[in-house]
Amino acid sequence: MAESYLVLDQVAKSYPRPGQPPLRVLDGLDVAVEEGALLSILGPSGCGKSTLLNIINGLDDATSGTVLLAGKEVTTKTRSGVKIGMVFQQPRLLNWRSVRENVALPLREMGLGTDEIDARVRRYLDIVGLSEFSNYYPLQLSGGMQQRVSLARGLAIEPDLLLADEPFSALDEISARKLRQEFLRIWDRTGTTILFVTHNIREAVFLSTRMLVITARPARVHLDLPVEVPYPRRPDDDALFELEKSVTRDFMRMEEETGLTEIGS
Ligand SMILES: Nc1ncnc2c1ncn2[C@@H]1O[C@H](COP(=O)(O)OP(=O)(O)OP(=O)(O)O)[C@@H](O)[C@H]1O
Repeated sequence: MAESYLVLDQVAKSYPRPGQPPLRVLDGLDVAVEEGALLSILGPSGCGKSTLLNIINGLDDATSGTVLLAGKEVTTKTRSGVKIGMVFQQPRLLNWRSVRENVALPLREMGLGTDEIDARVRRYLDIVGLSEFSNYYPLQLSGGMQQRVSLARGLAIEPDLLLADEPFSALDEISARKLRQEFLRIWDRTGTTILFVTHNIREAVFLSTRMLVITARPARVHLDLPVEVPYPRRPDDDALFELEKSVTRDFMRMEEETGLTEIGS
């Protein structure tokens, strides 16, 4: 079998708390992700999804266990050499810089030449449908448009691995649906491996090749499910709907077992 692209081996994380036992957030996660996958990670609020993305991105260390990316260990001190992009729930743009400059900034930090930067800014603003807004400033755009700029910025570095932390959850459903379609087209074109954190079961089913449902804190893998519906997918596809129902039922069972109230949407 081919070596997995991303391997989490017994990854655990606790945060120290003054005067109390440490807060156990991740409880020995074992996950192997194949290259090119679009893996959704679903779980209750506060279960440690962002913590997990930070550990994979080398921004935080696991308390125990290892993360291997393309065969190399990732910690805050050792990088795998894999180019990682991040897109967040909020656009996190610099309001005093134009759209074009927001997308160009990380490219400049990568040391790319001016021509390459210009070409990439044009290409990715075009992909997210914002070519005509490159000289605007973020506050002159709607929330959905700002999120598209943020997506263009994350994609323009042409990452090998994209970590997406609820990137569409603050958008209205129509904008989110358009962006999901766009997102799938980009994934299809680039073959980037994507980890996609979401609270939205329908979104996870629609987008992913595989879904990972994790439990409330301390997080363990509750369900690891391939989504074998071929692309391009239609949001109203019956097979997707059936899968959504079955995962929703599973979530409800998990909720009953653990007494959780903040699951899914
Ligand atoms: N740097 C930190 N120091 C201490 N505790 C932290 C830190 N970062 C996160 N936590 C705690 O770890 C738990 C998991 O947080 P995290 O943000 O990873 O969850 P999440 O699943 O992404 O949440 P949500 O779905 O609400 O975005 C929370 O209880 C949070 O308070």
